[in-house]
Amino acid sequence: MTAPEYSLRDGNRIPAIGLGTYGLNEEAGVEAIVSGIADGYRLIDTAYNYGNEEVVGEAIRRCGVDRSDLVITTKLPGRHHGFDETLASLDESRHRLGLDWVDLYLIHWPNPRIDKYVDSWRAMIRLREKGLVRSIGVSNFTAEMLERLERETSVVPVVNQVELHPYFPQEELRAYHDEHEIRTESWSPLAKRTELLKEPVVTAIAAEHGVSPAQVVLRWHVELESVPIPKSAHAERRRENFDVFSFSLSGDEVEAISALSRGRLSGGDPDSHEEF
Ligand SMILES: NC(=O)C1=CN([C@@H]2O[C@H](COP(=O)(O)OP(=O)(O)OC[C@H]3O[C@@H](n4cnc5c(N)ncnc54)[C@H](OP(=O)(O)O)[C@@H]3O)[C@@H](O)[C@H]2O)C=CC1
Ligand SMILES: O=C(O)C(=O)[C@@H](O)[C@H](O)C(=O)CO
Repeated sequence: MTAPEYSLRDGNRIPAIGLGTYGLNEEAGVEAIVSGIADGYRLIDTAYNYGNEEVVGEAIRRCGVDRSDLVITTKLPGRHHGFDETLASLDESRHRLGLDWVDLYLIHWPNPRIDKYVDSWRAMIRLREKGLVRSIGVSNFTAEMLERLERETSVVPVVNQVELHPYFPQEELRAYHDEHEIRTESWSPLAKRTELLKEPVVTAIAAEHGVSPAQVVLRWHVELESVPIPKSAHAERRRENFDVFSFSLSGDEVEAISALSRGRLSGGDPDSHEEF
């Protein structure tokens, strides 16, 4: 079984859950991704900076699922911001992935101090026009940065992938995304397995539904209509994480989980973080 999908503002489609791959490396990483795809994941999230684009590419070749049924995301690193640098960086990523095209290409971090993300965005528009990427989006952008892209290029990202979990529900940014038809993606959706999965409100709702705490948290993302991309190196957990479409949470349950809000996990403020 595969996951339900959303339409993006450019007409392409994105599954309602994806597989994070940060830390999935070497042969074990290939096998983890192949097994994730066999279990239904179709959206795979990597980045130039994860150093595992070859691993993802090998998994794509081995998995036996049609390339056109997969949604492969990679991301532009901070040190490649700039128009020409962005074009060259995507070539490198495609080469390592072994792909003619990337489905979703994101600017990984805005790196506002060097202030070149608009130049990179113009290059991404060009890459989409050339058919080398199907959809273009960003990651870790604030509403002000999204406004600027629209003001200066008239092209709105289809996705903004941001830190999002019950400790950091991002209400304001999600409202901005909804107004501008930008799909939210949640990174570290399980809050990197911190104490979140032991929070009494999460464990009580899990017991009520007969599911695991991780499933409650991932279903919370689905109720918010944000696309979570949990990572697990373990097959059982990947299957558990994917299995969140046969139950739902009430509005009160969603609110109770959102009340865990307390802020970012650590660092990672888009206004100051400078990504390599
Ligand atoms: N755009 C960006 O700036 C960023 C993007 N990302 C993307 O988001 C993905 C996910 O984020 P990540 O930071 O990995 O954090 P997650 O919130 O996905 O948590 C991953 C951790 O949770 C554990 N885990 C996974 N499933 C379960 C489960 N069912 N029960 C208990 N523990 C579980 C994993 O352990 P184990 O593997 O041992 O199972 C791992 O330690 C990344 O892989 C990456 O693709 C992440 C950070 C920033
Ligand atoms: O994993 C990513 O996509 C990142 O951007 C990392 O920098 C992430 O923030 C992290 O976990 C750094 O340890």
